[in-house]
Amino acid sequence: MIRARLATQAIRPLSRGVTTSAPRALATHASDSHVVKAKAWENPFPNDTFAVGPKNGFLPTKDPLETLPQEYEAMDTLLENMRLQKKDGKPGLLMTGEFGAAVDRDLPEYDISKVTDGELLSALYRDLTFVASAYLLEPCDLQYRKDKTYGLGRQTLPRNIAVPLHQAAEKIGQRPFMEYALSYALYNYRRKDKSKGIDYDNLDLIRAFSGYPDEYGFILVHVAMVRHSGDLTSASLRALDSAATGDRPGFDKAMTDLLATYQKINNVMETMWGRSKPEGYLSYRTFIMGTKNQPMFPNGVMYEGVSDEPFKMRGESGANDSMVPLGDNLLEITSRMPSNPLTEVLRDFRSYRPRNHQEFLTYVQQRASAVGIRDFALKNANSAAMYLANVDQIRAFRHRHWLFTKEYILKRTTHPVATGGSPIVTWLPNQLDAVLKQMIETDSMIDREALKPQYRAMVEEISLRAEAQQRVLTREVAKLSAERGHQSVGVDAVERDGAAAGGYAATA
Ligand code: HEM
Repeated sequence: MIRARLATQAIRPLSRGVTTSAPRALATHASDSHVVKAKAWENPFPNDTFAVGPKNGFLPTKDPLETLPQEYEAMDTLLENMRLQKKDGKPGLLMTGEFGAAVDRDLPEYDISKVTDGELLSALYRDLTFVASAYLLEPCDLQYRKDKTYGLGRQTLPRNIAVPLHQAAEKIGQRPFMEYALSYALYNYRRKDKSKGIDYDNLDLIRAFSGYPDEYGFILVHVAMVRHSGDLTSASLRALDSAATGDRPGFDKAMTDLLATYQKINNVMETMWGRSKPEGYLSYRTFIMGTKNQPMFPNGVMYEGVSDEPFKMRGESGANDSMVPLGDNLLEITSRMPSNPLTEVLRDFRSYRPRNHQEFLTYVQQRASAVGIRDFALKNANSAAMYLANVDQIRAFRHRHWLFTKEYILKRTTHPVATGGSPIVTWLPNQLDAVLKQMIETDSMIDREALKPQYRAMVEEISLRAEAQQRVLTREVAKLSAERGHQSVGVDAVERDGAAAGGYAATA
C-alpha cells in the first residue's frame, strides 16, 4: 500500500544513476527579476519552522519540540536506550551492538502520511534521522572502537525507518537523511529554564548518539553561536538597504554592527576547545558521517519501500550552517571564489539546509550583487576598512576552523574525508585561501592616507596577518597533500575509486 503511494511521488535521479529525494525547490521566489536593487526581503515561507527573521536568525522560530506524542513511545524509548552512554550512566544499545536488532524487533512502521503539524513533522524528521544514522553506522562504530577503521555500514535502511523518514522529509522539503539544522544541531536543543535565554549554560540536548559531555558541548556551542544570528540578518539587510540608497552613514553603522556580531560569534566558537575536547571528537563523529563519497557506503544506501535505486547523501556538517555563507554572499566573497571542483562542493553543501535559509541566502547574494556592496564600500576608505574588518571575521572563522580540523581530526585519524564527504586536506583551505587572497587584494585598494587614525592600525594589522597566514597555509596544504593519499585531496576520489574497483562488497 505504502509502496504504491510512494511510487507516485517524484524521486529525481542524480548523476551516476543514484537517486535522492528532491531537495526543496531552490530559490524559486528569489529570481533575478524579483530581486532588484531596492527589493526588500519578503519571506516566501513565513510559517516554516526555520523562517529566517531578525529575532531568531537561523534558529527555529520556536524552541524545538522536545517530546513526541504517546503514539511514538516505541521510537522515543529506542532513542533513549540507544546512546553509547545512557542518561543513567549505563551502556546503551549502541555500546553493546544491539541497536540494529532492537530496531528490527521494536520499531513499528509509523504511518505519518496524515500528520500536518509542522512542529511535529520537524520533531519526527529529527528523531527518524537519528534512528537512521545510528542504524546505518552502528557496525562502523563497533569496528572503529576495535581497530580504528570503519569497515562497511549497513547498506539497507529497513522500511520501518525508511518509509516514515521519507514521508517526513517530503513533507518538510528536506532530504531523507540527517541534516545539520533540522536534525543534529539546530533542532536538537532545549532550554533548561524556559524563562531564560538561549545561552550555553541554559541549554541541554534532546537527542544524542554518544551522550558523552563532548558531544553535548560540540552541538551546543553551535547553537550558542547561531543564537546571535538574528543580529547578523538585521545588520545585513540594513547594509543592503543603505548601499542601495547611497546612505553612507547608515552603511557604515550596519557594517559596524555586523562586525560586532561576527566578533561575538567567533568568541563563542573559541569556547569549543574547552566545552568539547579534541580527544573526545571521534567517539561520536562516526554517527554523523554521510552516505556520499564515504568508503563505508560505496554504493549508497537502499531505502526499502521507497525506491529501487540507492540514495547517496552528504553527512551532517557545520558546512550547512548559514552564518558564514551569509557573510560570503553579503560581502560578495562567493562570486569571487575560484572556479574549481572544491568550490562546487561548497555550492552543493548549500543545498543541504532549510529551504527558508536557502531563499534568504540567495536573496542576499543576488541583492548584494545588484547593489554592488563591495564597490560601494571601496569608494570610501573608511567604509572599505569596515568592509575589510568584516571579511577578516570570515577569515577568523575559517582559520579557527582549520585549527579545529588539524587538532580534532587530522591528528587523530587518517580517514580521507570529512563527515560531509569533502576531502579533508584541501576543502577547507580552498575557501580560507580564497578569503585571504581577497583580503590582500582589498587592502591594496584602500587609501591609507584617507583613513581615520583608529582604522589605520587596524587595517595594517589585518593585512599583515592575512599575508602571513596565506604563506603558512600554502606550505601546510602542500605537506599534508604529499603525506596523505589522493582521497584526502581530490573531490569525490573515494567514490571514483569505489567505482573503478567495481564497487565494494556490500553487507546487509
Ligand atoms: C570541533 C569543532 C569542529 C570541527 C572538527 C569541524 C570540522 C569541519 C570539517 C572537517 C568541515 C569540512 C566539511 C565536511 O564536513 O565535509 C567543516 C565545515 C564547516 N563547518 Fe565545522 N567543525 C567544527 C566546528 C564548527 C562550528 C562550531 C561551526 C559553527 C557554525 C562550524 C561551521 C562550519 C562551516 C560554516 C563549514 C564550511 C566552511 C567553509 O565554508 O569554508 N564548524 N567543519
